Amino acid sequence: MEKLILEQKDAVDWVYRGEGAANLVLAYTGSSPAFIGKVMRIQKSQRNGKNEVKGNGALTKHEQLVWQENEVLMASPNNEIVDHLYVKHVMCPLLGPKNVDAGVYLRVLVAKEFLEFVDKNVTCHRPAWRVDSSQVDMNRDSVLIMSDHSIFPNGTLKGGPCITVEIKPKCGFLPISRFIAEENAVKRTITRFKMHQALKLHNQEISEYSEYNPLDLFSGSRDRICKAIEALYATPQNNFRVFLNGSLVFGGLGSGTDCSTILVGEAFENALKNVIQADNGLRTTSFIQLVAETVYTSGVLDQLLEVQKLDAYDIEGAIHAYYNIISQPCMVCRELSKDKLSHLYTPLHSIPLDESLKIVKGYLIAASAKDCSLMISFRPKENDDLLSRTSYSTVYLGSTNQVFEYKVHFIDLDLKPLKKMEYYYELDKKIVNCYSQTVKTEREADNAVNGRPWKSIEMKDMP
Ligand SMILES: O=P(O)(O)O[C@@H]1[C@@H](OP(=O)(O)O)[C@H](OP(=O)(O)O)[C@H](O)[C@H](OP(=O)(O)O)[C@H]1OP(=O)(O)O
Ligand SMILES: Nc1ncnc2c1ncn2[C@@H]1O[C@H](COP(=O)(O)OP(=O)(O)OP(=O)(O)O)[C@@H](O)[C@H]1O
Ligand SMILES: [Zn+2]
Repeated sequence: MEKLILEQKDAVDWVYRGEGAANLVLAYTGSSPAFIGKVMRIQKSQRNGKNEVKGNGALTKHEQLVWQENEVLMASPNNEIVDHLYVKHVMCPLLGPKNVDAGVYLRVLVAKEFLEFVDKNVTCHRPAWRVDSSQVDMNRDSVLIMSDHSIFPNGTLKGGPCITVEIKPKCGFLPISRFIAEENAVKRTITRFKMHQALKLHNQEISEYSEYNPLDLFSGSRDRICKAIEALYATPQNNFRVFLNGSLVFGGLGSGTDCSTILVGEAFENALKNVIQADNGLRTTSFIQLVAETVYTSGVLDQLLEVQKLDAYDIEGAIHAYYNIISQPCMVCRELSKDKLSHLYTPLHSIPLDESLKIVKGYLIAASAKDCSLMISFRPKENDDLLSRTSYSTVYLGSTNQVFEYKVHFIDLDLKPLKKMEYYYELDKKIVNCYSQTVKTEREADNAVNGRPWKSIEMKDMP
C-alpha cells in the first residue's frame, strides 16, 4: 500500500456510499492506486453514549469460550479485527471463498481530523434518523478496506456499464425446533420476515407491508425466485438496492421508512438503457428476470441457507444454553411455569458445556448468515467478446437475447455479540406477540365490517 496514513486533506476523496446500524461505508473517488475500486468501512458510535451491546473491545471472557476453537479470534485487540478475522476464518469456509470478501484490514493511521471531516462531509447524504442516532466513531485509528462490490475491478477501463443489485434476503426457512413453545407455534408457519413487518409497522420503522417472502427467494424454483425479486422491487425497504456504475439508482439509503428511492418507473427504465437492450417500458421486467435467473443458476443462496440452518434450536432453545455458558441462573426458566420447565427446558440445563457452546455458536453463526447482504454485479458481454475467456460466470437473458457476466459477493457477515442473546429472546417474543395481536385485530375488524368469520388473509407462508 502506497499510503497508510489518512489525514484531514484525504477526507474529500471518500464519499458516502451507505450505512447500516453499525458501520458507515465510503467509496473512494481519488487517484491513489491503492484505493481505487475500494470502499472503506468505518464503525460508528451511538450518539446517546451507549454503543449498544457491541462495545469497543475484543472478545469478552464468555465469547472466548464460544470461539475457543478459532484461535485467531482470541488474540484480536478490538472488535474491528475480530469481525474481519471472523469473516475470514469462520464464515468464509462455510460459505465458500469465491463469494466472500473478508476485506483487507489496514492498520492505517487515521488522523482524528480525517474522521471528523468524513463525518461532517457525509452528514447531508445520510438518512436523518441515522444522523440523529449515530456518528463516525472518532476513537478508531484503523479502518477496513474492501473491494467495492458495486463495480467490477477495472470495470470502468472497459467502458461498459455495470449494474449491481444488493439483496438482504433475511431468514430463508421456517424453524422446526421442538423448543418452540406451543403459544409461539405460529413461528412454524409464518416467516420471521413477515411477522417482523407487523412490529416494524407498529413502531413506524416502515410505512407499508412488504409482500416479499424469503421462502420464495430461497426456494430453488425459478418462478418463486422471480416472484420474490418482483416483491423486493415493489417494496425495497432495506432489502433491495440497485447501483449503476457504483451509484445508487434504486432503493433507500438505510431503512424501511427512508423514501429516498432514487429512480422510479420511467426514470429507472432510463437508467437501464445502456444495460438492458429492450424497448422502453420493458427493461425493468427484463432486469428482474435477469436477477432472478442469476439467483437461480448461481445457486448461491443454497449455501447461505445451510449456514442459516445452523440455528437448529431456535432462540427458545439456544437461550438456555446461553445461560449455561455465562453460568447465571436462567432468566427464562425463572419466568416459565414449572410444568413447561420439566417437559422441555430443564434437560437443556444438564447438557455438557461443550454442547451448550456448540448450540450457541451455531446460533450466532446463523445470525450472521440471516443478516448479511448479497451483491450481484452484471455487465453485458458484447458480441465481439462473446467467445473470449472470462473469469466470471455468465447468464443468458432470453427476453433480450443478451449474455451477461456476473459476480456475487456476500457483505456484512459480522460476528454477533454473545450478549445479544437476551435481546434476541426478547425481540422474538415481541415479534410473535405483535404479529398475533395484528392478526387478531384485523380479524375482528373484518368480522365487524363483513359480519362473517375472518378468513381472507393468507395464514401460512408454506408453499
Ligand atoms: O434482528 P433483525 O432481524 O431485525 O436484524 C437487524 C437488522 O434489522 P432488519 O430487520 O434487517 O431491518 C439491522 O438492520 P437495520 O439497522 O434495520 O438496517 C441490523 O442489520 C442488525 O444488525 P447489527 O445490530 O448491525 O449487528 C440486525 O440485527 P441482528 O438480529 O442481525 O443481530
Ligand atoms: N464491499 C462493499 N462494496 C460496495 N458497497 C458496500 C460494501 N460494503 C458495504 N456496502 C454498502 O454499504 C451499506 C452498509 O454496509 P454494511 O451492511 O456493511 O453496514 P452495517 O452497519 O454492518 O449493516 P447492518 O445494519 O446490516 O449491520 C451496504 O448496504 C452496501 O450498500
Ligand atoms: Zn432455562
